[in-house]
Amino acid sequence: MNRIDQTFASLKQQNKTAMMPYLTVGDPDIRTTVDIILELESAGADIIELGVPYSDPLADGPVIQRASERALKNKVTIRTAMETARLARDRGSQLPFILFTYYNPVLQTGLDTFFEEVVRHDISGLIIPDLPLEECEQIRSLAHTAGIHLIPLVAPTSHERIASIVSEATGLVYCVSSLGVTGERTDFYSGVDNFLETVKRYSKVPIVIGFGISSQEQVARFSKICDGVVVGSAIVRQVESNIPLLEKEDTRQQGLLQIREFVAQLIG
Ligand SMILES: O=P(O)(O)OC[C@@H](O)[C@@H](O)c1c[nH]c2ccccc12
Repeated sequence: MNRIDQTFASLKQQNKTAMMPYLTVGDPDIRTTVDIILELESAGADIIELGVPYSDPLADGPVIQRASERALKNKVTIRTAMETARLARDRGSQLPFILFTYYNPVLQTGLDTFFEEVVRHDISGLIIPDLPLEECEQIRSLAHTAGIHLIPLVAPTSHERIASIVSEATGLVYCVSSLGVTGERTDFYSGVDNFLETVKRYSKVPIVIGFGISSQEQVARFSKICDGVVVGSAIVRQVESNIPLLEKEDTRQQGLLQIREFVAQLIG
């Protein structure tokens, strides 16, 4: 059982939904990302998605694009992202980490080296939104051998492919709430509830939802159907707006507290 499985098993016993923040690693710097991880853990977050900054984040809206640009200025690579997970672990974090990366940085690293690094840095899950279908089998098998979950994304437009995507899933299934790119939303794809019920029907593993979620009401709404809720842009925006506080030692704690309180109120 990997950390993700253990977390969902424990949350199920408590009848709780996982709060899953997404952070762009190295935004505004590695030290702050580690501090934020520990703050969010103590605020009640259950799993952290660590985003590897990328120069061409096709599936990302402006908030995460800006975060990627800031992190790339710090020369954050896929390896630094994994090292960040290790730094948080060394500081006592018990949370499962999901590495979120586009496919190119994985290929650049080399598949065997990449999966060795994933294991060495105690990463529990992997999301690659632009993983080509024909490479899926190979990556899934390498992930399985490494004892980590390759987490599939399923979208409302997946229709008849939902069954095949979901049936292969281990760990969890990531349901994309709406079409388009990441970013806070006031409303979602009209058929989102039916879509989630369909995924739930086919899935043997927990299902989580992401894209657009930015308020406690939205978290509460989707917690009724899903086993976890991912919040990215809204939290990344909190990081962005607190950078002036975070970059000065005497106001750093205040900045971290603002981000923590935002996530704590999402959990409710
Ligand atoms: O930012 P949002 O709208 O809260 O959505 C989560 C999202 O950030 C995170 O899961 C993610 C970041 N980039 C992605 C690209 C594809 C799918 C998912 C993602």
